[in-house]
Amino acid sequence: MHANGSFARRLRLRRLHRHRSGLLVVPLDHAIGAGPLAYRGTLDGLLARLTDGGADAVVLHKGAVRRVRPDRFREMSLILHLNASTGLAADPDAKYPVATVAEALRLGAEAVSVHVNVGSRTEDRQIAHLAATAEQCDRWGVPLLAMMYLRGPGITDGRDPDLVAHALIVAAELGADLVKTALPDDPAAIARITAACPVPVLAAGGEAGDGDAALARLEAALRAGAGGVAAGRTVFTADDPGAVTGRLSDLVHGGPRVPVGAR
Ligand SMILES: O=C(CO)COP(=O)(O)O
Ligand SMILES: N[C@@H](CC=O)C(=O)O
Repeated sequence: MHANGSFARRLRLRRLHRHRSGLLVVPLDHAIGAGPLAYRGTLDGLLARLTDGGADAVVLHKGAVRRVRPDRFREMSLILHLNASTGLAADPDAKYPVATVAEALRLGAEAVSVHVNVGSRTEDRQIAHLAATAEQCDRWGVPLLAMMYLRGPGITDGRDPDLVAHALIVAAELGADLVKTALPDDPAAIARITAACPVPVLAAGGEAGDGDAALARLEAALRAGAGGVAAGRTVFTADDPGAVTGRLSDLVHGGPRVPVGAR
């Protein structure tokens, strides 16, 4: 955790790490890119399952915040996502800003996140947006999660260990407190990547539908040095998102959960 950040930033990071261990984040920012998310029931109901399961935080876009009850955030933090693109765009890898740190604070968010496609045609603008966001985060004491992905015309393997390590250090150099990425499968490569990154690395969940295999992969990533998990589709496409969250919580937070009401 940041040793020399402002009091506000350290306070918010401490609240995020409420389990005093790794972080379990559930990103729910997919709809702008891919269309309506496929889960049962309402967004508010899904958040209830996630908080019962032990998630530390969810990532939402600003409009989605209107459809959930503040009660959902008694035991879970809100991370506001600040950029987007649609899969229908001429260049779906070109992320652009859709919200600001000030909006995140007005909405009660604990942290913000920015997605950067390293290797894309508009990498320069996306990295500049990450850097500008880091400046705003410093100003207001807000933790910054950088979602760093290798996507673009020259990228043939988005999980190439050297490329992943490079993308992560870009985020850390510019002031991210946490990074999320798609890690390779090889534990030795994950160990090198996480050792080379000065901030905690959250392992992304990846494609929907591989259930137990996804959990085994995420467990291996944690053993190899990941500081937590940021799993979206693995969780919200499951038949029982609360149960998957609970299993992930056991992996990330180490051991069976204490029921929320008993804490
Ligand atoms: O980047 C993502 C969400 O922000 C993708 O997350 P998942 O791969 O876990 O669905
Ligand atoms: N952060 C992701 C959203 C879901 O996949 C992206 O923008 O691609």
